[in-house]
Amino acid sequence: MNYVKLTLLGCVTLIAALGANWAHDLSYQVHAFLIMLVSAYLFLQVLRQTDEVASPAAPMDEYSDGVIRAGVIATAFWGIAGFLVGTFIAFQLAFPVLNFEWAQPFANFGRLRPLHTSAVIFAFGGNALICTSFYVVQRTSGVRLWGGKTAWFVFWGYQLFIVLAATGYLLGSTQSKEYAEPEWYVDIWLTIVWLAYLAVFLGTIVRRREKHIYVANWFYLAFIITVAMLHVVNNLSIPVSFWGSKSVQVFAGVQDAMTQWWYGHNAVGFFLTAGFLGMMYYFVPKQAERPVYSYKLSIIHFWALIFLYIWAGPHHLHYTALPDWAATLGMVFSIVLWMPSWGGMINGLMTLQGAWDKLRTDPIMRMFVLSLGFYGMSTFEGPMMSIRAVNSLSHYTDWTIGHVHSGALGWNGMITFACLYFLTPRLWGQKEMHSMRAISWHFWLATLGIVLYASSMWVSGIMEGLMWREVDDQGFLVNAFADTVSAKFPMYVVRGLGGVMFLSGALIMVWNIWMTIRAGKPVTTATPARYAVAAE
Ligand code: HEM
Ligand code: HEM
Ligand SMILES: [Cu+2]
Repeated sequence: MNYVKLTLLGCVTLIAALGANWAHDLSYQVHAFLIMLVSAYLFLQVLRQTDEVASPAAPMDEYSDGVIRAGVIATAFWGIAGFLVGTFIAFQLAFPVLNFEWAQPFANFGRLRPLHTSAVIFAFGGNALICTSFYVVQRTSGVRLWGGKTAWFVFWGYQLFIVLAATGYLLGSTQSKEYAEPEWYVDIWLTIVWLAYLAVFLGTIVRRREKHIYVANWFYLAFIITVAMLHVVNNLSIPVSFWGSKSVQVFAGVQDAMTQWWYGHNAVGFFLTAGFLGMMYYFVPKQAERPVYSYKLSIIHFWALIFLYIWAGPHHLHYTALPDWAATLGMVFSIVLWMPSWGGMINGLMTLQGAWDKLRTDPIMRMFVLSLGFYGMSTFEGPMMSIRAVNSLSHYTDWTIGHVHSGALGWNGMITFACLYFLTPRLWGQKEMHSMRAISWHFWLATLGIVLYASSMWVSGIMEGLMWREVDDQGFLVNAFADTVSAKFPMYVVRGLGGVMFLSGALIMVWNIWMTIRAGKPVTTATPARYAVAAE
């Protein structure tokens, strides 16, 4: 086995070295160099171990939590990075001088924006999903993760993907598809990592000791499988050269646009929604110490959500070259989607039945509830914005940005913070987080930050939408585009301040996590199998 690894790593190192030498563009060159270093390092590691006796395999009756601990730290780390860039680009929009002359072209808004979106969605959200799914699937299946070290491969492979994507944007390589900006070789690497992720998750479910597959796992599984499909289809492209990053899309024109928004919308539906609902179904009942409100509802809204989301993508392409019937189809499915979305919210909220008093005493519970509230709000707003007439006002404006962030900060951000607060003490053997008061501070700072963000963007979005369509009694447009830009200035400053508050809350969380980890130490937890053996 070691020889196979050595041959493989040796080849990769060699090809990467050639790539660094013959590269057609800067981004490819830097990446080839990076890959060369990583594979050369791994080559040496494997070489050093060839003589050693294989270290004893980890006991089968213990959960594999090391990789989850790493995931908790990675989530917090990338969260800060992503919020920081978000806050910075928010101020760039308010004060264009922040596009520093000396930092061109690397740190202009156009390159930092995809850095922000990928950092928050894929690095922060993705690490949160991977580590919570590994935690949940083990606990609800009563077995250790399948595949030995494969879970670590998924973790490190995913971090490498993030670094390649992020540095690629700064160096100017992009295939110009929103949320799918990385170029072909980065896409191929992510496909490999993602299939390994699927194997670990599915392998664990197959090996489970529980008869039932708990509903959280269905949501996680739907997320993993669908994202694999979306990623592969939307990234079908042909590299211009093996030694360069540029590639050409297989689809063209409106077909390409439709493929992109089929992907983009379902990235929201499956990455930012289905996966996060998986979190909700495990952690909310745990924190509330109550069973899920309705198992039947969870089944119905699961299948409805899966079936409906996949058709709603065309609502991103109203009033384009896309045929009207397709946009209408997307609009209708979006409106129907409101129901299963609220089914999920109701199931989460009603789980608190009989435990509502916890809202007073438990700041983590408060975070869960607030995140469900924002989930409900953005899934009401989304269907509304997908109505053609509403979209003719909202499209291209900051209203969309407000919608995005009430979902992203409110729903994804808040539920992730709550999960990190749930996991940290349990994984490092502490009774609770270092400071409960700090969690409360985080809660209020983040909430106020979101409120400032969302409300300023609603005002600015609707204002600019109305200004664009304002005509005088002769039928001439009243406002120049530049008028709307200057009118938005105060709202941009408010949004930036909202970002500062959200970021400050997250920094308090990092301090709190750090203190908790320092006071504790990594613990191993036995699976039910050990108790079963002991009982015999
Ligand atoms: C400190 C917190 C944050 C701030 C200040 C912030 C700020 C921004 C800004 C200024 C933009 C560009 C808007 C424009 O082009 O007009 C943006 C875009 C975006 N952000 Fe954030 N962001 C934050 C957190 C997040 C989080 C946590 C997520 C996701 C989990 C997120 C997801 C997005 C997405 C998807 C876009 C692109 C929206 C679109 O194209 O319609 N952001 N953000
Ligand atoms: C039933 C649920 C939802 C529906 C029907 C919906 C619908 C929409 C619509 C109509 C747009 C505007 C398209 C445009 O004018 O360009 C939009 C944009 C967006 N929504 Fe939602 N939304 C839903 C839920 C959510 C949630 C929960 C999130 C985040 C967690 C989210 C994230 C986004 C993002 C990131 C965009 C911006 C896409 C871009 O870059 O242009 N949506 N959504
Ligand atoms: Cu959509």
